[in-house]
Amino acid sequence: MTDYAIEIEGLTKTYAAQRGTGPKTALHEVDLTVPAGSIFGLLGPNGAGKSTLINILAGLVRKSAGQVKIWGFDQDVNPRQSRASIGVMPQELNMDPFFTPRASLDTQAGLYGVPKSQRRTDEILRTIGLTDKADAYARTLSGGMRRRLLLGKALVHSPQVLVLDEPTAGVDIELRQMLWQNVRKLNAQGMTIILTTHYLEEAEEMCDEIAIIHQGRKIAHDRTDRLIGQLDAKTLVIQPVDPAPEALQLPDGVELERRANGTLAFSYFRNRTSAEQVLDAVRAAGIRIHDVATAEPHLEDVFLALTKSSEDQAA
Ligand SMILES: Nc1ncnc2c1ncn2[C@@H]1O[C@H](COP(=O)(O)OP(=O)(O)OP(=O)(O)O)[C@@H](O)[C@H]1O
Repeated sequence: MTDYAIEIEGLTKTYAAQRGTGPKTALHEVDLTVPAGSIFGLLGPNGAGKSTLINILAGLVRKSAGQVKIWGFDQDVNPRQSRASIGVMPQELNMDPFFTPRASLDTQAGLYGVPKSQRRTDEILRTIGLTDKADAYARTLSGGMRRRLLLGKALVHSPQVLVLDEPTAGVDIELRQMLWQNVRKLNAQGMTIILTTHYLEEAEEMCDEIAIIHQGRKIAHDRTDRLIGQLDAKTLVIQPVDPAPEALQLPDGVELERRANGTLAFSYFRNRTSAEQVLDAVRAAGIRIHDVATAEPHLEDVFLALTKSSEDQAA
């Protein structure tokens, strides 16, 4: 057992120049550790370098510099063991239309050198809910079933680390729930899960830790709750008894949004202003309070704040 499922140091990838474009550095000296047994989110805007990082982990793209260890195995020193420790569910749905799910899983297990006696084809078919489609041609499977088959293929060699690249992009709610149920179950059995997603709410709900990559650099990495706690922003929503007056004297740095339902949303930073000061200002304006609620920032706010400040620094 290792403390870290993944250890990355100084990882750099520069794609060679292509016709019309110069070389492109997609990852700049990224250091990253993923705790064993965690569900880990890798987030970033389009083109940030997430797929490049995942493809390097999967052994599909060659790094330009740096060190990558998977389950303690250095990719350069123990390529076979490091590859055997990881399973990747890719984004694309390409698959051989004349293969059945059973044949796909068997072939994949063969590619990983899993002996016939140790194959878990039926168990995996059950896990991904494709038992009754086991012998149907892949071309007759729905998009959702194909995705589940891709998950199954990533599991044939019982990897310690499972990587899911945008597993829920464009899938319906039912399939999304099924995928997350599977992910939680595999994680409860001890598998480390790394996922990329564009749905920040999903990352917030699923992930123990999150790293944010922007323009090829890691700009944040922390426990999900701490990452959200980093933002000091707070919103106090007040429902007045009577319609609020136009003029309101507010402490510096407090912003007021008048919402369509008549509520007043005051946004402020806790290190500058207290809730008491906001409430005092409300009472001073003669507003009688019917109800009060507070709202904490979401991952989306953190994400926007961090990617924006990293752009400002780069400018
Ligand atoms: N094979 C390649 N050759 C040249 N440049 C590439 C290649 N693959 C990716 N890039 C470039 O590297 C950068 C990072 O791309 P990457 O696909 O890793 O980002 P991403 O974070 O996965 O984005 P998305 O969320 O859109 O999938 C982009 O600028 C992309 O254009």
